[in-house]
Amino acid sequence: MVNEQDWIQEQERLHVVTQKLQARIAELEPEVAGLQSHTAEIRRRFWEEVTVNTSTDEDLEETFYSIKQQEALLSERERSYRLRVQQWHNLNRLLKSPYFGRIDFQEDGLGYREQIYIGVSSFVESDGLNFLIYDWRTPIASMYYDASPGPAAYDTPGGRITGTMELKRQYQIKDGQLLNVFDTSLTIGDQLLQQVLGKGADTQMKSIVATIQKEQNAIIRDDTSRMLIVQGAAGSGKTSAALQRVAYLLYKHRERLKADQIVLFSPNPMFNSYVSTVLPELGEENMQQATFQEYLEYGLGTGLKLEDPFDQIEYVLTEQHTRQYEARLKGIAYKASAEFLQALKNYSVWLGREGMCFNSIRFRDRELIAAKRMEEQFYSYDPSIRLANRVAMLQEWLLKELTLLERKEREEDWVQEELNYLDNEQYDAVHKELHQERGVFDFAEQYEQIQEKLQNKRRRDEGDFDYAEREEELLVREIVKAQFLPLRRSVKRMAFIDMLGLYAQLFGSQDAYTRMTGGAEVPELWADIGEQTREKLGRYELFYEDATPFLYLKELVEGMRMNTEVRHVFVDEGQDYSMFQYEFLKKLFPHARMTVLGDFGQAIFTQATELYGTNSPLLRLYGESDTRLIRLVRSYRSTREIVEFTQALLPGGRDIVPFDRRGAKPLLIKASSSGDLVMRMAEDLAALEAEGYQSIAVITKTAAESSEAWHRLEESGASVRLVTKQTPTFEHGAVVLPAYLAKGVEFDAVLIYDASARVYHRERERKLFYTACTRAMHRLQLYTSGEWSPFIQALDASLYEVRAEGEGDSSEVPAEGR
Ligand SMILES: Nc1ncnc2c1ncn2[C@@H]1O[C@H](COP(=O)(O)OP(=O)(O)OP(=O)(O)O)[C@@H](O)[C@H]1O
Repeated sequence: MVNEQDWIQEQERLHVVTQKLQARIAELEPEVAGLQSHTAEIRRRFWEEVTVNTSTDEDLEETFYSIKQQEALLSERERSYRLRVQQWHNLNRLLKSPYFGRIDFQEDGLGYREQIYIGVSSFVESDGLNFLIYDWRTPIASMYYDASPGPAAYDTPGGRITGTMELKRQYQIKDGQLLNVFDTSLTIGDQLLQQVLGKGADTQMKSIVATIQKEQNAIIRDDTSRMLIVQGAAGSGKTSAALQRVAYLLYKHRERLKADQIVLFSPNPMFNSYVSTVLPELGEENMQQATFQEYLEYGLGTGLKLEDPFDQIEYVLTEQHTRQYEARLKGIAYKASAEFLQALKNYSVWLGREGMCFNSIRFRDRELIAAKRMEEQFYSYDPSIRLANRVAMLQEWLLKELTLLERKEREEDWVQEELNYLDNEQYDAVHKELHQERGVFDFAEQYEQIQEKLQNKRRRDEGDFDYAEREEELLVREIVKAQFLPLRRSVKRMAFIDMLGLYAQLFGSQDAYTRMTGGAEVPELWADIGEQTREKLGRYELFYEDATPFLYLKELVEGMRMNTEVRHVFVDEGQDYSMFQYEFLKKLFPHARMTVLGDFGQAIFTQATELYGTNSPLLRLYGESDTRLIRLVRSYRSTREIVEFTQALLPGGRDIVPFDRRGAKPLLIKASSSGDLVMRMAEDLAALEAEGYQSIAVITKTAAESSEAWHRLEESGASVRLVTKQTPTFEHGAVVLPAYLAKGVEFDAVLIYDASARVYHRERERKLFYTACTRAMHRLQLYTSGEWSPFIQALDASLYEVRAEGEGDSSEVPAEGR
């Protein structure tokens, strides 16, 4: 805390700034309301203000410019209205908490010391010169996050400014009231951070703008790397930094970057709602958010049933060790690899020469255009033309063929039969059309007559308008056209390409695969992998691991649908994406920079990618010189005791540095039976709630285990909600969910439903177990009614407390842990 005199001065300044904010809000209010009605008025009177005259070319031109002018005026007014409204919202936001930091800076060569107060947006005196508050994203404010009192510097577009930071101060202001003022010598002082981190978990993520740490600031303000990779321990603030980075980029490039040019790939749909309030809280619009699965579904269309990553992980976690299982795992690993991607590229080259698969176009049980004919046509094109371009040429050809066939089809018997069965509505429609046609015909007739008189010539001998004949002809045309429409549509959708066949063709014999893919090697158990894949495709289904390769092949054949608008792609939980998926994202967003955030310690999916270190294949995606790696090692989420426990679960976990917030040691609870376990857990849930913890998660390994836990807890009187992959949002209270759905989020207290050796023993389950335990902020409790998981047995007994059967808490070591 500061001394009394400083406190009084700060109180006074807050008072002054608050008054100025209020005055500006009052000033803006009528303007905001007035501008809105003015803009609405312009829109209403749009056509009154323009003179529409199309008599001559000059008049037409004048009308055109008059409309353009009116449009420009309207959009200028609307822009200015939007700006004012945004300003008004920002001022109201500031009113509650105008600033959170201050630095005093003496710039070299200048004779005075400037006080720089920092808040979520800027506030300038009416003269436009005196900054009462600086936006946290301004260049000068970067010193607040990066430097300590002493020599300091910041970069501006005009060059580097150096000087001395003479003071660094932090404020807590709530609802306009000054609660605390701290002077800090280090970067962002621990006191405020302690207070922020001591609070309870929320159903929505919070902005960390007031306490951004130096290493996080580097992530937020990086504006040069094509690829920014952040490897950070659980709870090290990766997601928080990513969202602040979005806000920073939107501010820095506000003239040319819009929120919808930024895409964030999230681990699951619930996560979308979890992070959705951070940017609006900072006065910015949300970026686009999607899960990769949503993207795949969009790209693949409706014809195929797609497995999701959660079903894949359920399979990996629950199935037994059979040959089938091993083959599937080998398949997952191979299909996620860069080698497979190269194999598919080579395959597309091979398809340029032979092997394309087409679907015949069938109509009323007849083959209209046979696949064989398409193949001949396709390979008759110049082979030097790209595959996708030749496909487009074939598409054109097919549409023309269909036009010819449609004409021919009008002679077929079935058309006459259909004609007899037409209902009144169809007749009416044709009548109407004929009347219109008749109108045109009559007009043409008159015209011809005049021409005849003028030129004193007999006109061509044309028959009268034969009404009945024309009617039938039109009807026939309509009938056939309607039936051909779906054929045309499917050609436009490229349904004539047998994508399933093309993909399945790959999974034949080893020799054939090697030949088609320019010599690619097959993984072990290839025959089984092939059989599984083909069998699944035969049911019009795709394994999750096949979805991206399938889509990639589709794009190679049909032409890549790129998104050239997007400028920034963020991938959260980036360790769970395969290299294949990264290559795909790079192609999909050719004009975007990429920010990947992840933690290899939490790599729970089989297709995981190492993000950090010289082995990371991700370094090569854009090339090392365009890639920057940042590592976050401080963990903010959990208490020191929980971090010490969880880091010991990972082989390389020693590098994680806990933030010094103290709490109870993780508690191991051994029950005498599974019934006893559920009873104790229900009691503990009630006790934790009574202690004031609002968000509590019972975390299980699988969805099936979640559902079982939920039923049993409900039976024993606990009030808990079951979270499944369909649950759209988080809510306060106690929930039961599988570990993979808890990714990226946090809870006040976490109860591991069954930490026994039966459930967590395979090495690949270690990271899942770690991920589950690292969701806890304040309390972590683990339960078993059997033998403890070997991951716990290997821990040093000083890292936890134990509560044995029928006992209260103690620090006794479990039998297996001694
Ligand atoms: N600089 C900070 N100031 C205050 N709180 C912070 C800061 N950095 C992180 N936190 C808090 O730490 C918690 C974890 O942050 P976040 O979820 O961003 O971490 P993460 O690295 O994405 O975690 P995980 O990998 O486990 O999903 C959040 O409650 C967040 O508010």
